Amino acid sequence: MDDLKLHRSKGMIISPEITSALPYSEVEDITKEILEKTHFRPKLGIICGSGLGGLAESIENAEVIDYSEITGFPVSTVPGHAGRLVFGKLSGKPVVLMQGRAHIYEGYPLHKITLPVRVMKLMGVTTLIVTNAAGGLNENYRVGDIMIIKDHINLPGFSGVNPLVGPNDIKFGPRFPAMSTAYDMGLRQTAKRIAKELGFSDFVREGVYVMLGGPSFETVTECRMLRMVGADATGMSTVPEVIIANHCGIRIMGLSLITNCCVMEYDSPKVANHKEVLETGQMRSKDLQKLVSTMVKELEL
Ligand SMILES: O=P(O)(O)O[C@H]1O[C@H](CO)[C@@H](O)[C@H]1O
Ligand code: HPA
Repeated sequence: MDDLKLHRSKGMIISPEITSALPYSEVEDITKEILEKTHFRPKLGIICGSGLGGLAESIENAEVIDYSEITGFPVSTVPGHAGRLVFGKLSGKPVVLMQGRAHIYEGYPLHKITLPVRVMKLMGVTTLIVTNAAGGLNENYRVGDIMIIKDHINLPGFSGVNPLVGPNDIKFGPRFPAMSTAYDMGLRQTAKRIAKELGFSDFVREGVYVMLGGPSFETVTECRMLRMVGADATGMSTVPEVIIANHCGIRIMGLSLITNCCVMEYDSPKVANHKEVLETGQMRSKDLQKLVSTMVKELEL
């Protein structure tokens, strides 16, 4: 008996939020709908964070579909997130790239935010490169640093906010997926070696990403607390996508661009703002493109 039937047979009340997570067959239909619009059959997926959509510039023979044209896809409402699915070739390999994502603070439920990842899985994607803009908590980080994510803290998850809440469909993955190896070690090693070869070592780091719900930026005390528990950078995305990707067996690499340094001192006149986030994205855009495209050239998919 599948999880949903089991829930019902026990007379459990399932909230509309939980039941509205799309069943496998509907994710299959959406995947089919998209694949009818492109001849590309990508094994690599890329998600672009705030201001990082420039990664799409490296894609050859691009075929573009607006999220608004795809059944069930969340439409991006935040500046710096174009809201387009881009198919094409990167370093000779077929890819699907999300130019922008959706976030909890836009009002979307987690299953909708992460639907594109399940669609990627059914398209045949085996590796996902997920990027974001993040505030630096680590005192050694500078604006413009690129952080290879080695682990995350799912802070919303501490209160039960997890994209896997609800009946589990084993066709996607197990009820209790491990997360301790979510960020593939081999991919991280390759990224570090390539960063060295490209002369990027001065600004490429490795660290821990913590997700908060947003949209308000963190207070000074929140930043201090997050640093104390081992986080190097903070943002409002990525973790739900990584949980869903890892659940269905996709290999993951995460990159955070440190777009601002978090305010760690009380009464500092500095404040975080989205304009600075987008400007830093512009500044480091070419280096990020170079790092990702060089990596993709080497990837066995
Ligand atoms: O995580 P991405 O989508 O890169 O965006 C980051 O930038 C926005 C804040 O400036 C927030 O949405 C934060 O999560
Ligand atoms: N905090 C949270 N999210 C962010 C930040 C930040 O400082 N910078 C970019 N995204």
